[in-house]
Amino acid sequence: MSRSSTRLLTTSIRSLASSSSHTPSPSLAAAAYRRSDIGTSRYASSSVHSQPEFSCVDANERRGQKLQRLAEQSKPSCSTPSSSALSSVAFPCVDANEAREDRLRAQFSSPQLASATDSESQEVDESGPEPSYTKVVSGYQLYHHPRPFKLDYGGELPQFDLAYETWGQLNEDKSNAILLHTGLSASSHAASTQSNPAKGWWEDFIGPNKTLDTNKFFIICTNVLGGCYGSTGPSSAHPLDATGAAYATRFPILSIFDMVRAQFLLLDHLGIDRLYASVGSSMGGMQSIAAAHLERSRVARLISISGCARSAPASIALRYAQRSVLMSDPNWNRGFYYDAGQLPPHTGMKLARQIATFTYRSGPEWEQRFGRARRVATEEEGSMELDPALCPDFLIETYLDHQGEQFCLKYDANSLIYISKAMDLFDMSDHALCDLQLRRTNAHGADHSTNLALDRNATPAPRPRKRQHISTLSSPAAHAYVPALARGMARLADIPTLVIGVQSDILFPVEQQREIAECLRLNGNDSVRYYELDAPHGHDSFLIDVQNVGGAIRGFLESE
Ligand SMILES: CC(=O)SCCNC(=O)CCNC(=O)[C@H](O)C(C)(C)COP(=O)(O)OP(=O)(O)OC[C@H]1O[C@@H](n2cnc3c(N)ncnc32)[C@H](O)[C@@H]1OP(=O)(O)O
Repeated sequence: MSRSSTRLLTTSIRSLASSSSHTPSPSLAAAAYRRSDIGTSRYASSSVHSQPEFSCVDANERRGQKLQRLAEQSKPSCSTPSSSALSSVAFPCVDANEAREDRLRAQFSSPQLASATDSESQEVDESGPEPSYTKVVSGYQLYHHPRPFKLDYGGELPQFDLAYETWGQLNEDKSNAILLHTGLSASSHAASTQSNPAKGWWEDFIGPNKTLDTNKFFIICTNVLGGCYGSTGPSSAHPLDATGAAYATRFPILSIFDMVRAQFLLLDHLGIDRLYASVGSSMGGMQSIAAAHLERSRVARLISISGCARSAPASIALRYAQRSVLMSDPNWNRGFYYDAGQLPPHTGMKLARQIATFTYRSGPEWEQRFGRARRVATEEEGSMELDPALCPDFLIETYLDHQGEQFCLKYDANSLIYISKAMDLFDMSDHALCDLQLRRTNAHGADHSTNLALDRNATPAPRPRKRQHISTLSSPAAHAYVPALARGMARLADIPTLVIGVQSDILFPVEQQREIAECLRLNGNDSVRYYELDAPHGHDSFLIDVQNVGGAIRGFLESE
């Protein structure tokens, strides 16, 4: 059966399901799914395996069918004359994408590959370039949590693994531990280790006499829950599925707080009661704040770099655009692309990464770096100046193309979807925390309610401020959110905090950094340091600017 006809069947079964009752039963949805592109699917039918609904995808499919019918009706009656004037220009970028699809199809047609364990796929990876997210997975330690883990939005993981790496030595009284939180797509591999000598994503910041000085501190970095570099995520085998199939989009919705709770279970396992510091950038900044909120007595210092206390609509929009292009790649297949013979949504991932890269860097940097320069001819193309092309042509285009190409098979698409959604949902406002607490209690009962919302008795009353507070916020809209955010962040009133923002960051703008500092100060926190960098690298400054970002962190860690 062709892909389009199976889609039609899927859609009609789904519409049958929705016409018979308001909410389609999970079993009908599952039946519909089994008839879709998966073919040899290993996904059994049971309520544990119910398929999520994707009304946005359904709508897109209906539009496709309508356009197909219109195209059929408007076909020209005579054939198109052949002439060189009518021939199309070359599209090497489209050819390259098709070649990748073919290469992957050949590689993924082997059932052994799809069912390979980590170590097996490691070997397979050596022989071919993709997918590399299995390849990066090495040299970490694993914390296994064998019991059910309840999640804020009502879901549950029957058990989970957390991949982590450490640097430096834990001192005798276990008081020198720093928990380093990652950005969206990073692994636990923040710096090279003996077991994995490859450079890590914060290589220049971790080591003897570096920002996180391993002569003094014991640094722990995890791959977040929901990730794909060793921790349990959508690409992990669903423990309740006897077929061994991956969770895919049967994975429950996560919150930033869920990720942090999992990290505290790891700290319990390591016997670390109190952190010297919780440090994070980007999504890691959110986690850093969440950690101090959930476990105030266990976090001695807090560092948030280019993070936020609540995701702004503009950031949600930028991540939504990425998820949308990703979910419209037919290979994504509603998240079920892990079976033998199926391809990951590499095209959607590439486009999503191009959008992401736009949000990670800055216009002023690109002006300096690329200007309006266009690519030069390769040797095969000859030495003449190239004509304008529709494929990547300007250097900024070839750069985005390269970034997308590098990333599209390095990271699991479903992890991107789930983790970016967790970022969107993050909100430290008191009413948002109350809502989340209520959801948790409704789903799991009072026994599993955690201290998300403020207990006024257990939260310190704001102290009178020593110095007069002068607001640094420039947008009136931001002021409107500050009271609720400040109330939500009341537990952080006693924690020495460093906030770093970058003026060229469009993803987590400085206004959001000022907001964090402002809320803490409004709560009477007199140990807030705020640095705003005038650096050109935008959001990625935390990965690049060792001198300024690293210098501020080091100064704070060693003086507070
Ligand atoms: C919300 C969150 O997830 S937070 C985290 C978000 N950020 C990321 O994930 C970004 C990840 N990026 C990295 O790790 C980068 O390597 C950084 C930021 C550490 C370093 O950046 P830079 O040193 O400026 O290098 P950058 O990645 O921009 O460019 C270098 C690469 O682009 C290539 N390149 C540069 N210019 C061009 C161009 N015009 N055309 C094509 N390729 C180009 C280089 O050849 C190089 O390729 P390589 O990586 O295959 O060797």
